[in-house]
Amino acid sequence: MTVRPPEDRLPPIHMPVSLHVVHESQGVDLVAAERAAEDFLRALGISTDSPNLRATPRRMAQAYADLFTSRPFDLTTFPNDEGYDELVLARGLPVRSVCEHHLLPFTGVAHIGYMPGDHILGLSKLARVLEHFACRPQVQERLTKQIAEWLGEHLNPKGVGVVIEAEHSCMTLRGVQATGSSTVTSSLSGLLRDDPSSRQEFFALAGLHR
Ligand SMILES: Nc1nc2c(ncn2[C@@H]2O[C@H](COP(=O)(O)OP(=O)(O)OP(=O)(O)O)[C@@H](O)[C@H]2O)c(=O)[nH]1
Ligand SMILES: [Zn+2]
Repeated sequence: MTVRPPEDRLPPIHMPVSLHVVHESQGVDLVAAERAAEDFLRALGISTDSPNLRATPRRMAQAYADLFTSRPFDLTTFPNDEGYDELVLARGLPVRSVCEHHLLPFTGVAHIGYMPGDHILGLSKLARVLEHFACRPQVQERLTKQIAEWLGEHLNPKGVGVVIEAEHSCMTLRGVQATGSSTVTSSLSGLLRDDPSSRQEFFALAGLHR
């Protein structure tokens, strides 16, 4: 699933604009996934003969299909008529993704902000961009960077900042079993990277003191 960005940068419009974000579904074959899940469980010595587990392969297939499917959305932007030139920040957005190494979930929060240029973005779109990139096998570093780069490309803002704090169940429930640990990643660009006071304001408003 990849976003096919619009050909051009945002047009100089004076009305709200909705650009449909295209999703290229790679096609989910639930029947094949269910069969594979049954084989997988059997290979692990788990029988699906009991009434309680009979539907488990189907549920597993559906659960992963859900985790790997994001909802299409329109990229709604508005002209920045008032010349708003301070930070816009969505704080504490829930993150739910799956690590690409073990296919185990990682969950946490994201803080996503930008300094507007000629356009402002419909606020909910910050959460939708996050969801779009989270619904695939991921590493946290790439997820963080993809969101920041997407906003930079599509909104042409004066700066972008993304911070994600997440707990990786492959690191807490198994393996090293570092219970209670979380991982923080960030991606900054433009003013939020280069101007110390903007950068500081971003981390302060996000509730992260640097
Ligand atoms: N950089 C990065 N690593 C991740 C992420 N999610 C999981 N990992 C790590 O991916 C690594 C995979 O390493 P491997 O040594 O191949 O796997 P493993 O033998 O299961 O490793 P252990 O978890 O140490 O038992 C582990 O260190 C995980 O903690 C992520 O988002 N970013
Ligand atoms: Zn992992």
